[in-house]
Amino acid sequence: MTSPGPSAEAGTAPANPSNPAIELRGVTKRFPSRDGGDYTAARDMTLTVRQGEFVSVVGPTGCGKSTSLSMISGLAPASGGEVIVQGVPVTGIPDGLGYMFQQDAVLPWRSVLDNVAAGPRYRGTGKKEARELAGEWVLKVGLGGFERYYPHQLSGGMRKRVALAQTLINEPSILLMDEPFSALDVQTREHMQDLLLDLWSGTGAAVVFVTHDLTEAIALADTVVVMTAAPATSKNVITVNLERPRRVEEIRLTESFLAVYREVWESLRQEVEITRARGAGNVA
Ligand SMILES: Nc1ncnc2c1ncn2[C@@H]1O[C@H](COP(=O)(O)OP(=O)(O)OP(=O)(O)O)[C@@H](O)[C@H]1O
Repeated sequence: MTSPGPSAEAGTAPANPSNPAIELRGVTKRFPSRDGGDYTAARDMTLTVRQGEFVSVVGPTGCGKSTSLSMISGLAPASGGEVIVQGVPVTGIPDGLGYMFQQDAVLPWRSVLDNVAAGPRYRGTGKKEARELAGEWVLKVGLGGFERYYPHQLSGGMRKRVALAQTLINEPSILLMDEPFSALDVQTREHMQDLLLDLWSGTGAAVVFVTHDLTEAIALADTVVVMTAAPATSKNVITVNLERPRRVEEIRLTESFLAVYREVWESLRQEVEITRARGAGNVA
């Protein structure tokens, strides 16, 4: 995990339940291109995420998924349109934001316990109290007994557990996840998905989870947003009517799951084909 900076770890956002957690209204993002012009990464994008909703975002490679998260996080200001988090236009990193990337931000020179305690410590919690809290989170992510280990002594899956604890200890009300489990093997990934669902359940946090893995997208989410080929815009919003609690390994074999999978893939396929025809990649 990482967050865009320690200030993104504050977990005290005053969530007004009548506001959507996240809204993108007609958002555009342009970057300077190498030829001195502009490259449009997102165009007229609309997205609404309710408090407590888990939204997965899928789209062809390079379409602008990460850029969308960057705009929500305030790291990359939108070039046009409105980005609103908990009723407030985004002008910097919103309070209560947690951010988890594919590459974690576990610090190699800190023990598991101290890595997890970092967020509370940064926010001024005393060392003893932060470590006690971190100890609880280490247990919650299944790393009891590894508190004094250093990251190089852990497997990739264990490091990911540390990263998850590092993020969730801050009790984010908005959780942005950018392909957080994609480097893991399939079995470890499914464990992490189940763990994430267990820990997220009941927190009320709004999650935006970017992934290329449609099974992961559907298994986790209440809603899957399919994005177009670049520049990204929301093409389809598909509701996942699958009961919770879920076990990823089991749910992905059910007929209802497969029906959603077909719907998502049908929507995505055309965008992937456009992207491939442009020679931008082979990833769905
Ligand atoms: N800071 C930046 N400056 C210039 N161009 C950028 C910047 N960030 C992103 N882009 C461009 O915007 C486009 C969208 O990138 P983005 O990373 O959002 O896509 P993505 O859908 O997340 O990609 P992937 O599926 O491969 O992870 C890409 O062409 C990328 O090169």
